[in-house]
Order: sequence, then C-alpha cells, then structure tokens
Amino acid sequence: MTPTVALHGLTKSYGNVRAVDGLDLTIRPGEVVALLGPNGAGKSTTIDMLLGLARPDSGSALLFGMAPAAAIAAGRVGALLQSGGLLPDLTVREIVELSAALYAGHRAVPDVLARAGLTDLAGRRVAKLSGGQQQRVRFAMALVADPELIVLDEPTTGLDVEARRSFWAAMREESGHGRTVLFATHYLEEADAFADRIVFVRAGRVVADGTAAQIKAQVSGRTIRATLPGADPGALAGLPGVDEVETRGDAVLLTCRDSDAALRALITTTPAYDIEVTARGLEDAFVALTMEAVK
Ligand SMILES: Nc1ncnc2c1ncn2[C@@H]1O[C@H](COP(=O)(O)OP(=O)(O)OP(=O)(O)O)[C@@H](O)[C@H]1O
Repeated sequence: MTPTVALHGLTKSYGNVRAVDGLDLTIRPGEVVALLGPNGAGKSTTIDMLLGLARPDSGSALLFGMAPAAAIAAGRVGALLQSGGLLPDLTVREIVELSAALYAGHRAVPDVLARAGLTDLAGRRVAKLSGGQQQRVRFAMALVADPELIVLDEPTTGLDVEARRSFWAAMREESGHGRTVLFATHYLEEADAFADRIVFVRAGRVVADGTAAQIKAQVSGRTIRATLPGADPGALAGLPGVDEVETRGDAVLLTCRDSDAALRALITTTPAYDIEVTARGLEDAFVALTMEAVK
C-alpha cells in the first residue's frame, strides 16, 4: 500500500543551523501520529517540507506517492499551520467558503463550521476574533477540502483548557472517519492521549518512534527505591540490570534497564527494605530523550 507520508533523508539547514538532519518517516493510512519534540527540534521545518512549503537541501517528501504540491492541489491534504495568515476583513463564513471554493469535492461549509465550533461566530469578521477563535478558523480551513491527511502544527497553542478539549474531540471524530492525522506538539499529554504513535524528534532527527508505551519502555526502564543504611554505591552499580545508582541518606535509587534482575539481586545480596519499583512515565522519557541532545 502506498504510504500516506513518506519522508526519506530530509535535511534542511538555515545558515549553520541544521534544522532537520536526515529525517525518515513513513505514515500509513489511518494512523494518528504525534511529532513530539522540544522547541527548535525541527518539527515545523519538517512539516513545511512535507507540505512543499520549504525545499529540502536533500532527501525527499512524498504524500500519497506524489509531490506535496500535487497532493494538496488534489484536495487530499488539509493543514493548520502555526501562523497561517487569515484575511482580517472577511467573516468566518466567507473565509471558509473561499477555502472551499478551491476544491471541487469540498465539504458543506455549514458542516465544517459546526465541526470547528464556529456556527455562532459565522458572521463575525476575522479581525474581531480572539486568538483561540482564529485557531478554530484555521482548523475549519484545514477540514473543508475533505482531506485524507490532516497536518496540524501545534494546533492547540493559545487555546484554553476547554477549547483544547473540544478541539481534540472534533479531531477524534475526524480520525474516526479514517483520516490520517499528523500533529506537531510539545505537549506530552496531547501526544499520549491522542496519538496512536509518537515520533520523537530532537535536533532534526527521529530519536524514538512507537506507541507511548513503547517509548516509555525504550528510554525509561524502571526505578527501584529502597532503604539501605550504609549502602555501597559501587557494589550496587555492579548488580545485574542496574544502570545508575543514587544515594540520599539511607535511601538508594537504582535506575534499571532490567528491574527484575536488579530486584532479585538486591533482595538476595543486601539487607535493603521498604522496596518500591516504579515505571517511569512519558514525562521522564521526554526529559531523558531531550537531555541526550545536550550530551
Ligand atoms: N526561517 C528560518 N531561518 C533561520 N532559522 C530557522 C528558520 N526556521 C527554523 N529555524 C531554526 O531551525 C531550528 C528548527 O526550528 P523549527 O521551527 O523547525 O523547530 P520546532 O521543533 O518546530 O520548534 P517549536 O516547537 O519551537 O516550534 C531552530 O533552531 C530554528 O531556530
């Protein structure tokens, strides 16, 4: 099956900043993928190349097996970008109608306005909208072509908690209809809650790719906490499955790649007690993956 998105070896530099550095990514039809990464990781630059808005220095971007511009002209892609320009003098309805007119097989404008929560604002001029309301207009413009692929660059920036919730509810409906969704975010909760798959980008490269659970497992392992007066950190570091040892007073903290092996050894070879084993969360994974960039 032809992938919906196929990025191969994408590279882009601005001056001496390598914004995207040999990035590969394949997305299959119907996947909901989060492009997650810290500020400056290269998410927006990747999306710009994926949409044909920026030219890669090397590598290729194909949507549905064709050049991005052709896929977009065919109405197969809807995009919500961070700072998409809106014509301030048009009303909400007019701007969505204008977007619809670009595509032969577009959706009915009233339906799209309803989906984006804009029905009550349809007659208002764009200049009079709040930032969050303008974001909803961008969302409506992304939906109106009836696209198979929706690309969203930090779609909930500037939205309050309630608006964010209703945005994701609307998106969930859209993906439920089989659309492929790619969204960039630095909100872990959004990636965890909404994406089937998280692609973690750092310094222009993919450093982890999988479900939230797989990413947690890939980077985090588990932590064992125990009370062990007079602990010998060197001996603990030598236990099977242990990566790092920290001592705080009588407490020891073992970061483990194999907590089962470490726990077995800890119990049988030391008098440790009050033992707790915890799985580290996506938050820890995010920090760990981000910190590696600094090394
Ligand atoms: N037009 C540009 N000119 C110069 N440098 C740029 C330009 N666009 C991006 N960069 C640089 O490229 C790197 C990647 O930026 P990009 O906007 O793609 O990251 P991002 O992951 O989307 O970040 P954020 O989460 O902050 O939006 C950054 O170091 C940024 O400063």
